[in-house]
Amino acid sequence: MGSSNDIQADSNGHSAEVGTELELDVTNVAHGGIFIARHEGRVVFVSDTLPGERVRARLTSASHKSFWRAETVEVLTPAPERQPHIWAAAALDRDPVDRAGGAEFGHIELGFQRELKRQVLADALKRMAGIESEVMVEPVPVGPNASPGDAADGTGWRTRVRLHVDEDGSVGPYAARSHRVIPVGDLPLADRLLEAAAPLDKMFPGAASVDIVAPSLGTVQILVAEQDDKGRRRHTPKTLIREVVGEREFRLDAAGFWQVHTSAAETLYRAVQDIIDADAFDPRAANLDLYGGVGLLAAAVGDRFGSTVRMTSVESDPQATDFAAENLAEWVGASVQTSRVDRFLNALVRDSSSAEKARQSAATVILDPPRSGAGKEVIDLLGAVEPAQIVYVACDPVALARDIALLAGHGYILRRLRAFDLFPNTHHVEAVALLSR
Ligand SMILES: C[S@@+](CC[C@H](N)C(=O)[O-])C[C@H]1O[C@@H](n2cnc3c(N)ncnc32)[C@H](O)[C@@H]1O
Repeated sequence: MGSSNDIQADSNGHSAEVGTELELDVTNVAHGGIFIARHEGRVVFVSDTLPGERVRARLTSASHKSFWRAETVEVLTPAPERQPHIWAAAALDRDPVDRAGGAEFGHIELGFQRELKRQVLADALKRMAGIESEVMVEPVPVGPNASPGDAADGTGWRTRVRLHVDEDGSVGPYAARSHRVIPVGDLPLADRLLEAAAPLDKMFPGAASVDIVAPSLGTVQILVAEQDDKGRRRHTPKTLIREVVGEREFRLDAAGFWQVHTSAAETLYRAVQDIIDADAFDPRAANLDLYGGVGLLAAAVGDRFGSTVRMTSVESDPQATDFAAENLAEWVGASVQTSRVDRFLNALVRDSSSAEKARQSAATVILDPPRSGAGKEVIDLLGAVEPAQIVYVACDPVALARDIALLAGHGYILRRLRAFDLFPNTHHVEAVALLSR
């Protein structure tokens, strides 16, 4: 018997208990790697399936009035795009509580995964911003360490993997939708050098996590994070690594942010260079690289428009801004600021002279926020800065669509949009958008 929270009765007297099995027809994809079915009119979000399937699914949550959640137990009628899961540890023949997380589209043919990601992005833009988009999700190449077949099945691309640590010290990914550590024998999404170096059979008693990082130059790094006395992850000691993009080398801490797919940094560097409207670009304007990390996208702008271009890269992690200062050192017009973006923009809006305001309104702003997006406060501040163009690099389609709708309130129109499959076999998708007035 579930707890009282687990049982829900609606106004029609329909009720359900967690653990109940239902037969469901799956009709659509939703954001977040789950799919939509209906049971007696109520939406049920189902995992491990795809549109066009009939499945037997077990309810995992029935406490919400308007929707329930379920996980697939058995596929009764498979969709034509279903394939054997690329990772045995995440496959349907495992009990749902023992299925490894992080590859929630691995049972779907790669081309159709991209179609589903396109639908999620197009649907979010339509629903949240009223925009009809014909965006495609473009494939990207895998890196030099890939095995034959990796490009075809979307494996061998992940250059950063975090393994979690169980109470007894054994390591593994979390199970899907839980914090249960699952021991695994392989990591098919990982870069092949990373996978070979991963200490999957070693014990790390007392550790909080084990990060494995495969930089494009040098050897694979294994970073063991200890726990503090409250069980929180401690920072790992600084470990310098180097990443190469085109002709450029970036220095950074192995534990710091870097784009994850073997081709992601190069793809975004080129996409940002390509999408900027050169006619609207003013090298003397107060150009900004917001959420700048170690300077990847600022460098993309400098390398396209020349080293005298004025640009400030803003990032909250002081270690990342130290590296950004080094990485952009030969670029005379570049500067870096350690600050939260909202605080930086607040000061800009409050303190700028009228001459500086004119330089801001001629600016190109690169915006590459974390998964939650820029949000209303930052978008409203940007609206007050009134830059000439905004290049928005987004790893969450719904946050992007919300922020595009907010920017529309400040007169910005979506001019171009590209999307890239930088996370094959997961539901994630990266997009690069150009907005101007
Ligand atoms: C998606 S990453 C992009 C980094 C960089 N543009 C790149 O491509 O390598 C987002 C970055 O924003 C930083 N960040 C997160 N929240 C922030 C905030 N409120 N203000 C400034 N930076 C922030 C993170 O530390 C991270 O480096």
